[in-house]
Amino acid sequence: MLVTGNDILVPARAGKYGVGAFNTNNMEITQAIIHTAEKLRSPVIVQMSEGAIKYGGQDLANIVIDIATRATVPVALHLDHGSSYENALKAIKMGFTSVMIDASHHSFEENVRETRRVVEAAHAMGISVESELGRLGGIEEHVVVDEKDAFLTDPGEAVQFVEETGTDYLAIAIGTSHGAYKGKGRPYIDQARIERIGELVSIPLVAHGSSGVPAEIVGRFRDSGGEIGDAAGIADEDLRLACQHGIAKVNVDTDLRLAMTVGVREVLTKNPKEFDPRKVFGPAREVMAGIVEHKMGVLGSVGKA
Ligand SMILES: O=C(COP(=O)(O)O)N(O)CCCOP(=O)(O)O
Ligand SMILES: [Zn+2]
Repeated sequence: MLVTGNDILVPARAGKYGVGAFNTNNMEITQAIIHTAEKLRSPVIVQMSEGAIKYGGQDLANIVIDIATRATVPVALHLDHGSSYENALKAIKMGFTSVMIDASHHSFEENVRETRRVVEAAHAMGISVESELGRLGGIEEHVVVDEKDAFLTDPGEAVQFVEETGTDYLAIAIGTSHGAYKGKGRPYIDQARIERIGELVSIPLVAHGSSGVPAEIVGRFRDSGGEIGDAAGIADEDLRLACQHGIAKVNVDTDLRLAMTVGVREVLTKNPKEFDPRKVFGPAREVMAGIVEHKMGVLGSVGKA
């Protein structure tokens, strides 16, 4: 059933488990996410960035809304990295049940002002809101932050920000970053900072940049002709621990991108004569479903629906 982000994340924070917030850009990704959630009896958040909305528009949103509405587990449709009040309201008009206003690149005061505007408007329509304090590194289309500007979330500021904005959940900068290159070896995640913020702030916390970039998928990506550098993601154990300390929404996009591309590449390299899209995107959907299943197991949301 289609629900708000709060309907999913408030119980997750209280139950000390995480819920995957998986980005979608087409039907197969959406099916892999929601059908796996139903199989595992897990709540789930399907999210579309502004880039995804530009790519798939209301057509894609309607596919998500239709599958989510018919789903037998709670599903929220979330606007990821909304860049303005106007875009947040547009997403709500499109049928989104949760929106992010990402004003983290502005001053603290401006971020509070912009976030509070969205909270007031969204709450008047029964929609829940994510905001961000602190800045991630990493590069994703439309979400590019120069490493040197990346800064981590101050626990005291987080308390003040939540009080002054009324945000429902808060994305915090904890050392993770978007994309496949999160650092050398075992990428850094500031567990002490998460724990401190979790002690002071009772609303659900959000971890962006949480893909694990699993070595198995990276190996298959290379073996099927893909080119990727020294890729590394967040360790499963680090995510488990983060969810014990207040992280309730866990953003995953890169892992699904890699999984889909591996599925497509493997079919096309093994069967050069293949041109039936169902035989190309069907296996890709299966590889993505495996990623979703693994993540839900790591976060502890299996059986929570
Ligand atoms: O936190 C994440 C993804 O983290 P990940 O890269 O570790 O999967 N996100 O919010 C996904 C951002 C995707 O933006 P775009 O569609 O513009 O490229
Ligand atoms: Zn993000």
